[in-house]
Amino acid sequence: MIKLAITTGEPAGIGPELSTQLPFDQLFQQYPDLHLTLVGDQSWLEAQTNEELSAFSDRLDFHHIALKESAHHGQLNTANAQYVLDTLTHAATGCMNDHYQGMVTAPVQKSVINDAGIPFSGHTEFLEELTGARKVVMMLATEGLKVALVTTHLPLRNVADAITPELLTEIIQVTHHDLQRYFGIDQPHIYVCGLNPHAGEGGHLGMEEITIIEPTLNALRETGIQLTGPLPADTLFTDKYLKHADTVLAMYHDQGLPVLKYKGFGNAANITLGLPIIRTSVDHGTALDLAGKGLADQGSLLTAIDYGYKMAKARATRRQSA
Ligand SMILES: NC(=O)C1=CN([C@@H]2O[C@H](COP(=O)(O)OP(=O)(O)OC[C@H]3O[C@@H](n4cnc5c(N)ncnc54)[C@H](O)[C@@H]3O)[C@@H](O)[C@H]2O)C=CC1
Ligand SMILES: NCC(=O)COP(=O)(O)O
Repeated sequence: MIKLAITTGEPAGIGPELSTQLPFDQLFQQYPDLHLTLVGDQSWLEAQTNEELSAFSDRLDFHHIALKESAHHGQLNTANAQYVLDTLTHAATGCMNDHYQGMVTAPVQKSVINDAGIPFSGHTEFLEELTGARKVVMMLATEGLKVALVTTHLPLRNVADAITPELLTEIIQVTHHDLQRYFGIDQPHIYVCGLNPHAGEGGHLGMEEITIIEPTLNALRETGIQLTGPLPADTLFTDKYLKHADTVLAMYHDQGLPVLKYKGFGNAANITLGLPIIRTSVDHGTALDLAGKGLADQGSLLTAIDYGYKMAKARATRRQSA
């Protein structure tokens, strides 16, 4: 059995309805050995669907964690911030104990967790710390395009200073390793964006390409990793390059993700590479404007489940043949 935990996310957002209104019949036919556990407040979750979920009890269950205060669609409440983190901790520790083979996360509202006085940048950083991972990489994937990021949830003002040879080396090594490990790509070819316009224009529009990015890529090429770049980001995202790229490495969040979302919003998943566990997620946020209205699109959650399931299968196969 491949057991995936779905953390149902911010209770005031669209996560609870997306998780409980999944086409379970179809999912369990498509993945005959899939088991799902919905992690969150069971009463609030059951109230989001008209379907009798107990009909799927051999393949679907709940791990109940009680809300601290009642939830209301579209209304954030700092009292429930710790509840959200508790759902993540349950799923991640369950994965580390092999109770689950992976976790799929519905969106959380980062601001309300911080408003509650708990510093929180995102699942990516939270899970890096919780699992003791050395370095994780945020990668979003849709049909025909994968984009990994060197920096994640960082104010733009701090991005250039964060890009060091050490960070870039670790990010590329993790990306290379996990493209092999989970996606079966023997020799991944990674296309790397520059940081500055025109990749620095020979040093006239910024020096980071010359002082940091090029020497780091050269050193990594010596170790056998296939790298192209740094290329100007505005032309890297064209078919001429993309048809050869197993993934694009962008220097910061809004350099890479708008392109990915333009191509695949609603059919993309966010995958955390470098963790000792499997974690995939939706490509969207809490959409408080849609919560409780039955208008939220299921596509990305289904894509995240698909990636999570296939990654877990790949790992199981690898373990069996080891
Ligand atoms: N994986 C996660 O936990 C993520 C969490 N967030 C968080 O979500 C919160 C809100 O972020 P926003 O930037 O407003 O992004 P958002 O994705 O929540 O909303 C952006 C726009 O997309 C629409 N939208 C989002 N998901 C949709 C769906 N499934 N179907 C149809 N329309 C959908 C919304 O209605 C809105 O118009 C923030 O706190 C952000 O940090 C954002 C991205 C990922
Ligand atoms: N844009 C993706 C995003 O912000 C999700 O972050 P995380 O919560 O998966 O770390």
